[in-house]
Amino acid sequence: MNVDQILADCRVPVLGICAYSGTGKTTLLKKLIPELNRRGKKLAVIKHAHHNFDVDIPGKDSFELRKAGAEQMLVASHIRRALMAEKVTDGDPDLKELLGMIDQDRVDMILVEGFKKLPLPKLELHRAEVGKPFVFTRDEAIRGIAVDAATRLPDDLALPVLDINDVDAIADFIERFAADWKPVGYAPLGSCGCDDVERKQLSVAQGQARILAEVKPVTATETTPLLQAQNRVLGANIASPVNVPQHTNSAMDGYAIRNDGQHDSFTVVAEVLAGHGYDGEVQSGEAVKIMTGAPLPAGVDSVIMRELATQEGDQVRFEGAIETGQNIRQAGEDIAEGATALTAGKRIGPAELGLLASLGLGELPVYRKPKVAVFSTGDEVCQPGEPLKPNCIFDSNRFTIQGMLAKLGCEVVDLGILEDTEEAMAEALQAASEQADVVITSGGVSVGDADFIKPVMERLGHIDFWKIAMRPGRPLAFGKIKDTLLFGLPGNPVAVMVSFMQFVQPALRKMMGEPDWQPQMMRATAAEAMRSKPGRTEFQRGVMQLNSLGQLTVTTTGAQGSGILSSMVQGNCLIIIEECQGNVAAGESVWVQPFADLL
Ligand SMILES: Nc1nc2c(c(=O)[nH]1)N[C@H]1C(S)=C(S)[C@@H](COP(=O)(O)OP(=O)(O)OC[C@H]3O[C@@H](n4cnc5c(N)ncnc54)[C@H](O)[C@@H]3O)O[C@H]1N2
Ligand code: MOO
Repeated sequence: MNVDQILADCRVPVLGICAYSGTGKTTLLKKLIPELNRRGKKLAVIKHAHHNFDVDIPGKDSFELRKAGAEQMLVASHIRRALMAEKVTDGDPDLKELLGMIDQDRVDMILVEGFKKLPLPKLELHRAEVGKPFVFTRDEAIRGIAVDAATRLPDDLALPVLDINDVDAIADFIERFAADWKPVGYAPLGSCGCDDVERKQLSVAQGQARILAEVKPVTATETTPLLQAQNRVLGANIASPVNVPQHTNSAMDGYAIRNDGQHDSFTVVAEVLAGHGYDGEVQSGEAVKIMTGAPLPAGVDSVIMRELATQEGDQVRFEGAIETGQNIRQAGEDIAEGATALTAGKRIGPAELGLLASLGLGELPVYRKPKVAVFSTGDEVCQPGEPLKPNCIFDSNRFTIQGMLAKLGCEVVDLGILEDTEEAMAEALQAASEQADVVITSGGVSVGDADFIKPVMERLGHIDFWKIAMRPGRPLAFGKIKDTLLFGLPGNPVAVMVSFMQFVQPALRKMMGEPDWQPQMMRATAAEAMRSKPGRTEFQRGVMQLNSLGQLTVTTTGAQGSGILSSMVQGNCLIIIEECQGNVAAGESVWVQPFADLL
């Protein structure tokens, strides 16, 4: 696990303190912690112990109950609580898990003692008399070193050097470290970096980055009537031509008054319905009966809801205190005239449609839809609706791909199933690349013999055949014929959909003008054990739901073969098991990517 993965869930700075035993680490920490407390920093400390330690005292109830077999013993008073949990691990305890046990809402930083081998940012402590080598010479994560007077350091040392006896200076260093610290962004699709060089595979994130680097957003826009702009991408910033709401108006059915504290009873002088106004100016002691949404007459500053009013004849009285300004919606409080209501690149959904309608706009500039050509290959692939030939299968990939393209709002050109000959492929690919912005095919990108698609792609354009460290979806072809992007997705039906979600979707969204689009991802608790090989990102199909405790949990849909398309139907999300994560035990957390974006 690399350091970013260890620190991925940390919301407060984490600094290691490393030293050989005898350096006086604890002595220093005993002075440093009160100094940092004095400076307003609340600390958590994690200490690595090498032996079978105990924190409880024989004879105490908690000790006896734990010894009697309680897996977890939580002892708590109104002052302090301590959880003692039995957990035997093969090697060192897992620092990521330990960090997760700290209540990060209650501390400003975490100091970690021990875990010397982890590439965690650290402060090294060194005393010459201990007679041990420096750590910084072999650990690039050392951020500073505190030494005694007898220590000789190299002249050209590029690290901050502190006096190990100067607690103030060390506290300053730690405060600076904390001030400069930034949380690690989450990168569930990144590489764990274990064996990048040997494996000759790309991580999902590397594949995505290479693809995105080749994508040019469309710039041409067209004007479309408002309702037809649904699921299109806005082609220009929209400045509001009006205030929304246009008029300062009442938020309640009730009475509008001037709240000057002069009167207990008010004379009702008029009634204003929504869509109407009151031309006069309301005077002190007067009230206007008003409906929700009706423009506020001149002279009033507060509205009292009808339920608190008692009207007898033309006199009205109110229960309770009146706060000046209550129940009034100010003109322009949602969107002020001239303000940017929506920016170019926004995908228009029902809320955006409503908002644009509230500005009074009848038509909109939107980016041109990208044109995407789709075909299937393979002699075994048959058109649904026609008789199935012996030893063949029906083409499902062209339908999942077109379905996802339609959801994204692309213009689709269906080229059908191509005959598996070199000429047919070449002709179709050439023609497709001339009319489309993107060509997507499925199948034939692995190492099989009967595929002409590879040599044809290589002849007509520039194509790379990648192996992505993921499952499903390992083989992926990506390239260009002139300016047209070409995606060769793997043939297996689930692999097609997963590769589309991870690689084609971000590319198309960038092309459509949605800048910096990011998929929705959430953390969920695995409700069952899940298998995955470290070194590749595993995308399992999952069903996420809230359990009775309100936690987001996820189970797999069962068999995970990359031909089992029903898993995509049963699931509502992809479960992402990160490259380094390996097998997941029930109760551990995983990332989930809901299908909602696309499926
Ligand atoms: N020796 C190796 N064999 C395979 C490897 C490998 O690395 N070495 N990778 C496996 C993986 S992973 C995948 S995924 C597939 C991808 O292979 P291709 O992209 O070459 O796809 P095909 O061999 O043409 O087909 C695979 C599978 O998908 C079915 N298929 C193809 N098109 C459609 C379609 N339009 N609709 C429905 N199903 C389709 C096809 O019948 C095959 O069953 O390769 C593995 N093998
Ligand atoms: O891409 Mo393949 O689907 O991993 O079997």
